[in-house]
Amino acid sequence: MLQHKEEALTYLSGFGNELESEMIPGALPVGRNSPQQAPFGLYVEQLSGSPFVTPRHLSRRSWLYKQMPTASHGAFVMIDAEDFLSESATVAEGNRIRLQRQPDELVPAAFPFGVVTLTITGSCAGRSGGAVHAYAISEDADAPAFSNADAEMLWIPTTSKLRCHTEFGVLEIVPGEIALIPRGVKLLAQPEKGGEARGYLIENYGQPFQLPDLGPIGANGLAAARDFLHPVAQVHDRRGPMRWVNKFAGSFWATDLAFTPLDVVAWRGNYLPCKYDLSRFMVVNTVSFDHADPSIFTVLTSAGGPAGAPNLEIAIFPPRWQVAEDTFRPPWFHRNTMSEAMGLVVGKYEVRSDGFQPGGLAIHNCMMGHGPDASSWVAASTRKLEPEYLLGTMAFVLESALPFVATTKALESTARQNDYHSAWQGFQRVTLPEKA
Ligand SMILES: O=C(O)Cc1cc(O)ccc1O
Ligand SMILES: [Fe+2]
Repeated sequence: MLQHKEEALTYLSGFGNELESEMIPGALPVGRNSPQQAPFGLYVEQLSGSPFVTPRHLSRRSWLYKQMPTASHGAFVMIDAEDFLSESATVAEGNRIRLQRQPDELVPAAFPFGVVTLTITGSCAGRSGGAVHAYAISEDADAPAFSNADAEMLWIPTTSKLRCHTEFGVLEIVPGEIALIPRGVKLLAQPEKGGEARGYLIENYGQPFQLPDLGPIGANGLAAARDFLHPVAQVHDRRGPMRWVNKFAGSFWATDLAFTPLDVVAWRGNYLPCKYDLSRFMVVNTVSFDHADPSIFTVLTSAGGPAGAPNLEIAIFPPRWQVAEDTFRPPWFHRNTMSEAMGLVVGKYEVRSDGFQPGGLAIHNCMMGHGPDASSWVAASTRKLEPEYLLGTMAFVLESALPFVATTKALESTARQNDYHSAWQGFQRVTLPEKA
């Protein structure tokens, strides 16, 4: 089972809610956003996450009350973030690809270093699709603040706690939890003291992730809005200068500030970072027969793919009861018009006997055949079907309307399984009955 250790941090709940928080009582103006003089002389700044005229239910913006305006900075200088990429130099592989674990070549460093991009789908410049990165963040007292103008960031830790001091306050996540940082929100991402934080970082270049519609499931189920937790206002306590790195149009730009940019004393709005404990996901599944489509496991969806398809969608495969009768219970063999990138947080994935460890990545692009490997198929086709609990596992699939293109670093990694196709060897061709 996933360990969930909650520290004494305060959070505000409710996905998409209009929330407010003040570190000092009285810091939020009452009844207006931008009074002639804000409390304590704070600088007032709007952070817009959607175009101004967006329909109300999709409109996202927050008001920040800051010690310094974001605009007050010197020139940015372009820096090299090495393997943190927004474009792949390779063409889309015609083969299924698997990294068995995080790339061995990944060197822990202060974020946004310590990142190796594994695959990119769509286009950063075109605001579609996203990227999957592996991160390994080491402790560094001089770690910079970071913001991402290119993407919303979804953090999925696999090893150790990650502390995100965002402009809106502090979020801490452990394996089994995820954090969502909206486009443009500054943060300092750090491991625990003396630790090293590892996991997946997903960039969403397109429209913000939303909770999926529930259709016939009704008004409740899957990921509940109440379980998404937002931080409370907290100015970062780093004294003295701090570097701020902004990712913009695929490049990294650094500027040195005299003070921390994580200086929001109060905020209100609905454009906010949040975290979610995946064990809170209410699993809905068959209680009769057949393996249901994985859309029942959708946690978050981003609209705006071609021809009505989602742009990106993330589904999880959590611990759950399996009760289907006369059914091949694991995922069937399939080919999908959506492209799939799979990761593993903890344990094993039910249809890959081995070779897929936490931190690894499997890419099954549009229409590429996949499903159970040979030994999983034999086991699941012959086992006695009793109600059973699938324990100690948490995998995810990121689906994209566009193919996932692996990076050179991923393709050349020693963590890559070059004969991944062999997972589906060993099947016997079906012999048909002789014609009468
Ligand atoms: O490929 C995978 O393992 C992910 C997946 C799981 C499932 O239950 C049904 C379809 C699917 O793509
Ligand atoms: Fe699949």
